[in-house]
Amino acid sequence: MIRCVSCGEEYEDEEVIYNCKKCGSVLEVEVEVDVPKTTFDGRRDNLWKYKECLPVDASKRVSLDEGGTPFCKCDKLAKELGIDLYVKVEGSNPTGSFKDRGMTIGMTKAMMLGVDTVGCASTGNTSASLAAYAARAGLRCAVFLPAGKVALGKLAQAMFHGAEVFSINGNFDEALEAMTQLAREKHLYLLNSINPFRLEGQKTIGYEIVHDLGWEAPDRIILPVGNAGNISAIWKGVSEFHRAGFIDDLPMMTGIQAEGACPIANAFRDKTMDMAPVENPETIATAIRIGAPVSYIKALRAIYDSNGLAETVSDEEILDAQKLLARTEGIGVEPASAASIAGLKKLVEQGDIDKGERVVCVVTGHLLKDPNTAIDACVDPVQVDADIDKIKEILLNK
Ligand SMILES: N[C@@H](CCOP(=O)(O)O)C(=O)O
Repeated sequence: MIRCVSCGEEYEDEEVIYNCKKCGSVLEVEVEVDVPKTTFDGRRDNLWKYKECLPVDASKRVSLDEGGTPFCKCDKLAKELGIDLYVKVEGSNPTGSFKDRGMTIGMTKAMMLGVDTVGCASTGNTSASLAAYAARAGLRCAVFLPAGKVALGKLAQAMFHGAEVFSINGNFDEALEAMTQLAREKHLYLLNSINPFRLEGQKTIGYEIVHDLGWEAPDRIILPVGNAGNISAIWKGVSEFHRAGFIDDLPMMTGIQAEGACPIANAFRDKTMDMAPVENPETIATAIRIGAPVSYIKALRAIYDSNGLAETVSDEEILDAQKLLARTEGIGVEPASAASIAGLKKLVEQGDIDKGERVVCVVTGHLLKDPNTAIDACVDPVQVDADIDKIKEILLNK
């Protein structure tokens, strides 16, 4: 059953629908977990190990073995910050971002519905993932990207997997509006996170975090917020396992946005559910360069209901955090992902995070998604002849 999160109107799972027909709000798929947690024992470590909790037919899955991503204890950073820190590395998914979790469920649903074309608007990662899963499923795929604002690695992926790529003269929000119109007219099946089945895949990040912690919730989960589907999805996942009795507590959901694209942090600051879109979003973290997140209602609810927080970080703080994580803990992430680390640092410094808290930062995409930003942040390699004396002279005299 699909349910409107605002008015509660219900729809059949088979209905292709993106917004409530009664009130226009966003939708979610109703799932009650009714298996014991031992059901998941001994299974292959991908997200399909939770297949009883996923609202699609697992025997028809379109999968690239997504999920089961690294959960790294980060003691050096933790010591510096005076907390207990884990990083959930979503860049280790097949196309290098958490979107693959959503796409395996979304694409499986597309096959169950018998559609022939799928589409999305994207700041990059969604399109890379959709293109790969569409190729695997053998479906036609169209993607709309904001012209000149997509990191090189992501653009290469979308094109190389054979998507029909449109460079839209406009920002992501405008591209999504156009793509959604096509989907409403039934020209294609929309696989952005407004599709509630996409988020059913992403909720497994929440499942894995509490499972990895030995069926305990962390005090806090911190993640970047762009179109706002992921924070809602992770909250849905941990809430489902809480209702099932697998965990006793719930984490405080904490969303981080870039200063130039922060409609949710603004709404949180004003303690309101009424989000005012940001007209011209801008940030180096292109993955979260979004002014009108479609899942803002779900995201703000997750934050308020969990007693969580929303905060902003500057581009400079993002780039510093990206380097810090790479050089202190060896974890390479794209700029948007580093927003969670930058936000953690800022919240600790402000005293909003208590000493000793157990925090999980979700880092959403791999470093190589945005190679240009990574290279620009480094000094040029040392140019030298293949002459051992010359090499020694430089290397040993430092
Ligand atoms: N950062 C996203 C923006 C679209 O988000 P979605 O979760 O609604 O698909 C991207 O990678 O395109």
